[in-house]
Amino acid sequence: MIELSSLTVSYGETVAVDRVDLTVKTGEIMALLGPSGCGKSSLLRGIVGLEPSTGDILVDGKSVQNVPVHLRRIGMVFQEAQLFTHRDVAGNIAYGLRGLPKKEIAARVTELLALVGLEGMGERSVTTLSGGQAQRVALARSLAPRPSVLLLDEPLSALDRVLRERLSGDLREILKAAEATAVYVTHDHDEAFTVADRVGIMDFGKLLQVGTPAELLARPADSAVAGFLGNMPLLEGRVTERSGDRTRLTLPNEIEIPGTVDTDTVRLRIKPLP
Ligand SMILES: Nc1ncnc2c1ncn2[C@@H]1O[C@H](COP(=O)(O)OP(=O)(O)OP(=O)(O)O)[C@@H](O)[C@H]1O
Repeated sequence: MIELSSLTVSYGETVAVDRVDLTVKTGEIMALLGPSGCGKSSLLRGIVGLEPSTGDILVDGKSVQNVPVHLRRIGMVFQEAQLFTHRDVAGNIAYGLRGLPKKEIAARVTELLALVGLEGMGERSVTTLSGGQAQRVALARSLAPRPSVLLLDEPLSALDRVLRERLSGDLREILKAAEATAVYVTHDHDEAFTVADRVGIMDFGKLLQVGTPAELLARPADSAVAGFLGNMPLLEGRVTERSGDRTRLTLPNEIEIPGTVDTDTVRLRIKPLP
């Protein structure tokens, strides 16, 4: 669990993160969503200790404000995988496990390769990996030492749209399987809603509202949140039948959608929110 109380990060006169209070429960994935420059990266950098901050940061109930970066038990995944090119895939994943018995390291690396879907690729040179594979390795490397909290700073934003959509679903499964407590920063609604259990909306350094995707869409706290989420209509379906991997729903007959439509028929893509 991670608890932030009145966390503030400033660069001289610029207040990048303004008295943020936030609790992320053990095993929960929290996405922070907001426009460029709203302070998302600064918040993560403050939590991990790469930027000085005021206020408090509790990890599993203990303050880490005066704990050095490498002892906070907080992992971080960045936009670019930033792998060590002189080490192979396994060597990268094992990086945070130095000092453990060799057998234990090998077992953990095998376990993580399977978790991120790269079985058997331990001996590959990281320079031969695709962007998506490299991010899987970066994720495995961060998860290896079993951090109490994992911070992810736009980990998919360097990838193309199709890959990003596919990987965001995989990422949720991987984080859930690892039972990770995670804070996931993005400016992409779809990604936030696919990956996270709850989403926090940030603007101008402030955390405006936190809720499940359905809560935020149904009851935005103010016009800033509503504006940022966009005018997305919410369809509430009632489950009437479950069979195998299909679910049958009854939907309301009439909904209103934003924009104008020139045709008599419209196709909508429907994806359930968590
Ligand atoms: N090293 C720095 N020195 C001075 N100001 C900074 C520094 N880093 C960020 N800022 C300022 O702090 C504010 C928040 O920036 P931050 O990078 O945290 O936002 P962000 O939401 O992560 O944006 P993006 O999605 O574009 O990375 C901005 O006004 C930015 O100009």
